[in-house]
Amino acid sequence: MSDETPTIYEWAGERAGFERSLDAFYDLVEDDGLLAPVFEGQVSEQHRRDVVTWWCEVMGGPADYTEVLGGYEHMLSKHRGLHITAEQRLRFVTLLSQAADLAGLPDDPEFRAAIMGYAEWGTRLAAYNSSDATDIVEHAPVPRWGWGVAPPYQP
Ligand code: HEM
Repeated sequence: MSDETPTIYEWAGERAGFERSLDAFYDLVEDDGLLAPVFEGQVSEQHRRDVVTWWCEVMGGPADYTEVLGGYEHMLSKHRGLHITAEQRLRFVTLLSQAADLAGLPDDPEFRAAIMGYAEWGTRLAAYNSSDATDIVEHAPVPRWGWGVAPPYQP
């Protein structure tokens, strides 16, 4: 991959892109019978903002979640004990994909594969971390995701 390859964060339209998409996502969550109860019916502005900050860092943007919001350990503490079911996890991923469309994020296959690959990975970890497993990883850096095998097609 050349040095000119943009980060996923840049390709998404930076913070504004993730804000639009995650706002659309949490609006869908609030109307979803399976997921709304996990968030006690409402997703606060602060939660939306903080999760945007997480996604921006993961996708190659500023490391503000690590530096200001408590990093991996804080995220982990929020999922602990939620007992996320397989059905809830799948719905969460589906709504993330739907929200990316609603928000008009770039729809090239490479970008969508990158963010949905992370969604699949992240939700599986979140579900595991929400269980009663005794080998949950307590400390880790906030992940940094990449394009994998398919960086943007730039002829
Ligand atoms: C890619 C997958 C996921 C990511 C990146 C993610 C990210 C986060 C982050 C960063 C926080 C903490 C926000 C803060 O700083 O306060 C959080 C909290 C939370 N997450 Fe997730 N999460 C994921 C999957 C899930 C799933 C699958 C569920 C449930 C179905 C879930 C439910 C929650 C809830 C209920 C909270 C606490 C909300 C609150 O404090 O108001 N998350 N998530």
